[in-house]
Amino acid sequence: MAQQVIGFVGAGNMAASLVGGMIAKGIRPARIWMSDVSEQRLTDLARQHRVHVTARNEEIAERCDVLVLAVKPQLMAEVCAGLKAQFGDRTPLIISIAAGVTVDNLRSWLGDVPVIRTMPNTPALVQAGATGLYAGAGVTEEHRQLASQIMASVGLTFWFEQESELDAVTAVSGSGPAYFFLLMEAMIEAGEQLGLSSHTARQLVLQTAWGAAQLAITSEQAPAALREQVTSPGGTTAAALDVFEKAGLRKLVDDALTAARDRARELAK
Ligand SMILES: NC(=O)c1ccc[n+]([C@@H]2O[C@H](COP(=O)([O-])OP(=O)(O)OC[C@H]3O[C@@H](n4cnc5c(N)ncnc54)[C@H](O)[C@@H]3O)[C@@H](O)[C@H]2O)c1
Ligand code: PRO
Repeated sequence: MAQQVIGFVGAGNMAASLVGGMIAKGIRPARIWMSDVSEQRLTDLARQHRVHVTARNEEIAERCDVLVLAVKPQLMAEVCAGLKAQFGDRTPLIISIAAGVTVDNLRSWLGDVPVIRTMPNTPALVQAGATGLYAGAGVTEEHRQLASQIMASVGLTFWFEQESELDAVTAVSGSGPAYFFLLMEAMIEAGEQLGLSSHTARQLVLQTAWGAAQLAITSEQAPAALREQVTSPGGTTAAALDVFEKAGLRKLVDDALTAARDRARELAK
């Protein structure tokens, strides 16, 4: 990757996941700046990652070639107004990670700058992220490559031609880790109810989740076929899956992802 200076505006959970993953992948901390309103957060991140930190977003706008906007969607308009004032003649590349904030929104607040809208997820911290990207007006091939390199340093990248597709990406992979964590929580609690120690239940559940994901990723077979291989007719897995199916798990998952997609659309308004 070229030696551009990369600044994160908002140093919360997602920004920290991206930065942790980027540094683990070999990007020098000296090339990374982070700003936040929380001094404590900045102190912790500077100590942990040796990145530059500042409580002034304007400093990020002044110093950085690439600005990764990582504040909550509801704060984005106000934060962008403060950044725009510092650009002068410069047109830094803007990479937004905010759910539901459109390229048009961002360009109306920031002016005529190249904007790439993305949707990463928190497994970026362990270089196992998945990021959807969409290039807005004014984005060059070089900008695309730069955004790809940043996001590919923390996992898989997928470019989309339609911006609306990012709302579906948000519902599937942006929010997705939380769905799997919820299932892990529920399985650990159920294991404890069945008499396992909390430590053992946790270890068994996490190893099983990791193993199932590894198997599904490396196998040429579809998840449905892999599920069938676990399920002996009339056996224990069939007994459990029958409970899930009768309770309408598939419809529940469909409804949940639709609610996430709809919320992403609402945030854009
Ligand atoms: N957490 C995820 O899994 C995830 C995944 C994909 C995208 N996102 C997007 O990332 C963005 C951040 O989400 P998060 O989960 O990291 O939230 P977060 O609350 O952990 O982080 C937001 C950070 O912004 C800081 N902040 C608040 N006001 C600020 C200001 N005026 N200037 C600078 N910093 C300010 C907060 O102190 C906080 O540290 C959101 O737009 C969200 O849609 C999050
Ligand atoms: N976290 C953000 C949210 O919950 C966006 C995807 C994951 O809104």
